[in-house]
Amino acid sequence: MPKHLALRNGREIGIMMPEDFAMHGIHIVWFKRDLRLHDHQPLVEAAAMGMVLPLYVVEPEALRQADAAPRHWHFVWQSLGELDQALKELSGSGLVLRVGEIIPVLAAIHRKTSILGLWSHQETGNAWSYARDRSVGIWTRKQGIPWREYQQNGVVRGLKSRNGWSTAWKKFTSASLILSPDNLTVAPISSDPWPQVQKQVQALFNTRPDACSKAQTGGRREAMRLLENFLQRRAADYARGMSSPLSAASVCSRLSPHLAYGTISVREIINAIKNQDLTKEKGWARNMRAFEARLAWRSHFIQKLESEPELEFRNLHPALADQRQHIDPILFSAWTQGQTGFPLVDACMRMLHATGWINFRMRAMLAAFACYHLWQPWQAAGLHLARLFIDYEPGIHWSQMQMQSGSTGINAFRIYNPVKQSYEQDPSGQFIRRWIPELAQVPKDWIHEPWRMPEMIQQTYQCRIGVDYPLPIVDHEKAARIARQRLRQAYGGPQARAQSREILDRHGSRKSKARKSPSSSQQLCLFE
Ligand SMILES: Cc1cc2nc3c(=O)[nH]c(=O)nc-3n(C[C@H](O)[C@H](O)[C@H](O)COP(=O)(O)OP(=O)(O)OC[C@H]3O[C@@H](n4cnc5c(N)ncnc54)[C@H](O)[C@@H]3O)c2cc1C
Repeated sequence: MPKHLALRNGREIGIMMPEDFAMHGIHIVWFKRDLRLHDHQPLVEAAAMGMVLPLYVVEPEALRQADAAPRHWHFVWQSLGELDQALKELSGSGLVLRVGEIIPVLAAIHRKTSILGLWSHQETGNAWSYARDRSVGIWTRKQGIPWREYQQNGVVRGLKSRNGWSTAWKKFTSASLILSPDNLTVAPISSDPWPQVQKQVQALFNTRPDACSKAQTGGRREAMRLLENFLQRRAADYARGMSSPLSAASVCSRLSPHLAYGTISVREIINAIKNQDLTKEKGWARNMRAFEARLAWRSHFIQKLESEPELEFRNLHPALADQRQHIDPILFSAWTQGQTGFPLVDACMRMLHATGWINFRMRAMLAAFACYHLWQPWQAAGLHLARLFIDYEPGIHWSQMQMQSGSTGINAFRIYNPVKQSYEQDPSGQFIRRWIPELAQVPKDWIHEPWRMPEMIQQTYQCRIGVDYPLPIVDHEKAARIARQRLRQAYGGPQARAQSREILDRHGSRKSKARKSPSSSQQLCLFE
């Protein structure tokens, strides 16, 4: 198999005739968050077995989940387009799109032709995709269809202990890359028409407007372009420039949505780092180490959700479980709309609305402001951010939301001072002015605390505080003080400390365990 050969792009490829297809059955490669042909083990393994159906299923239930957003789909759609093109170049046939829930879609294909195997990468997704995968497991077992799932992030399914995790991750990410198959025999099964799929998705999202006018572009080409120009020049200022929202957008790799949807694999990036000449300029080795460390954190955080899927909803540590349960509609809405009266917080939120990306420190500040200063539930704040981040990756996202809201019991509490951050990260106010047009005329001396502007100056610069731009919705120093007291009270006792130790054993990086103990008062060192 296959018996017939043809020439395509100067290469000999196998052609299945309809009679072969009916006789032998097919292997489905189920693309999910791995929209590439390179370093794609399920594809290569399936291709070696026989006729392949490259399938992407647009699942309406997935798009109805509270964490789904049109901007995610937009990125996926562009990436699917390139994947389709790449498949056509490889095999002459493109990607098969189907709209529907996965089991009925697979069942319909199975009725027409025998599915001999289902091949995919393991996914560590939200609660919905976790339940979906369990149902697929049950269905494939019942049908006698082997479902082979492969690691793609160095995340270990069914992990018993965190000991040795880091060594296993290094081994996984430094292994040789898996080349895309030389040829692929694609089953002659037609796709749902692409324009119709797009229309159906748009209809599903009809009620959720999403103004992301400056979204990152999806697709493998863009991922490779970003990696290349990051490793050629942009990374030179990585460690120094990653914290400020002024510089971060250009000095960070911006690969996060590509990693989230798998247009590039983490192993491809680690490989590219290894090929770097670390002496090529001063500081380059340090920048590469910082970058590689973050790629390891990525998997470290995804591993937490893989091992404990409930952390999407439930506090890792029970100490604060009965607090922050209700949303204050006024405070919450001000935060979501970038109308808190704290210029840096609002500028970050508005940038997120418009672009779908912001750097790590500003994400942490936004989360901390919602969960400490405004004392809002991290779950609600997290959902809002998940819909805004194009790179929404459930494992990183929910672990970070727990961490930045003080819900893990194993991390230092970081109550970012929004005014201090503003002076430090955007000294001249350039970033704030860019995203808050109401403050565009306000000079440097007042931009970080515009509520201090005397009335006459407000008139001069045409910005009346409380009218054109809001007064601060909380007294930030007082709010931080109250949050600190609550944290001390909740985590202070011996029982809470014992629970922290147990969580650290389950989820903590072994390095941090050696460095600090959760029982030390260091945990209550509260950030500025
Ligand atoms: C509350 C909160 C929520 C977050 N949610 C997400 C999310 O949904 N998806 C997401 O990809 N990142 C998330 N992050 C982590 C981080 O902010 C982004 O990964 C980073 O800003 C992406 O930009 P970049 O690709 O240019 O990063 P770079 O600095 O170039 O880093 C390279 C890659 O490393 C990983 N990475 C970087 N920083 C971290 C980190 N602190 N923790 C884990 N992985 C990291 C990402 O995959 C990133 O693409 C979140 C952080 C916070 C504080």
